[in-house]
Amino acid sequence: MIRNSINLLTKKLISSTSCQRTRMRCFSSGATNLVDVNVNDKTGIAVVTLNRPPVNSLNLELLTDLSKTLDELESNRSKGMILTSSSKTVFSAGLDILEMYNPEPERSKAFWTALQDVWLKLYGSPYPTAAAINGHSPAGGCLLAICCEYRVMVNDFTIGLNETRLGISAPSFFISSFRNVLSTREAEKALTLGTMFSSDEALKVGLVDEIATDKADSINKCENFLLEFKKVSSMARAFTKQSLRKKDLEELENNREQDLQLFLFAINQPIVQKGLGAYIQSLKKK
Ligand SMILES: CCCCC/C=C\CCC/C=C/CC(=O)SCCNC(=O)CCNC(=O)[C@H](O)C(C)(C)COP(=O)(O)OP(=O)(O)OC[C@H]1O[C@@H](n2cnc3c(N)ncnc32)[C@H](O)[C@@H]1OP(=O)(O)O
Repeated sequence: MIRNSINLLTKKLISSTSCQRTRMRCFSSGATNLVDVNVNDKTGIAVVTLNRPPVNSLNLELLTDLSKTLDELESNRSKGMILTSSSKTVFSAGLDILEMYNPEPERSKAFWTALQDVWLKLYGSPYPTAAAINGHSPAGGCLLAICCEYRVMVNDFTIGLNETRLGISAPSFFISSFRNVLSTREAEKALTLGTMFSSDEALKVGLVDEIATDKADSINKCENFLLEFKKVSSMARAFTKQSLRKKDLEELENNREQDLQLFLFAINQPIVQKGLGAYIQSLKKK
């Protein structure tokens, strides 16, 4: 009995050794483990890592894991979250195009609903958020970054909402979160052109707040931003953020079904299916 308890304790110690070295608590978000979470015990800040190789494209399972993680952070009264990626070159390739190609009705509904959930939870989170953008971040990848309050981007990558380049318009909640970061003028120009910004261009236009030399530097800079809130009442902070974002959040909250139906209608158009098929082929031929 005692030996069993010691064995159990030893196993627990071994499995948590790597976390203890950096005073981190580790947990994963759920059954599919596509999101890793490391909470720094000293600061209370969680580093949330998207981990769906090769490019962190956002499919139903990844979105569901991320959504559960955001719930856990909120119920644990997180001190802050840094969103990053396990890939060396891609933060997130955006929505998984295979979720929209030859769609299966029930799955596409669940997929879009999960995306709406993630957006509402991340954009409206009571805890402070920052994105350590350690790779390319097109479309839905850029969406995750602009939901956060602060963005630090590693040099030599690209970011933007490039939907018009794919022959579609960015959905309305993509546009509202983009406009929360950029001036209406800059947002209109970038959205209509489908601009993908280099890190330097993104800094110049205000799409990112700082440039980093590598992933560790980007996480460090995000952490410094989040630590500034130690001096601020978390309730006053959360209320202020949510008041500023209230209109955008209510816009989707009050029109979720309509937004879903628009998505289902769009992806079921033969011309869109043809475009998606060609796009998938062009990615494969690269
Ligand atoms: C087009 C009409 C859409 C109609 C839908 C209508 C309305 C709905 C609303 C739509 C909203 C959409 C928002 C989105 O997020 S759409 C997704 C937009 N994303 C992109 O355009 C990015 C495409 N990917 C890339 O540009 C590159 O992959 C990269 C991110 C720069 C990384 O480059 P690299 O490291 O060289 O990797 P590869 O290109 O070789 O890719 C490896 C592997 O991954 C597959 N892949 C890449 N991106 C996606 C993706 N978004 N979804 C699914 N799969 C993706 C790629 O095909 C490779 O696969 P194989 O290894 O099998 O060849």
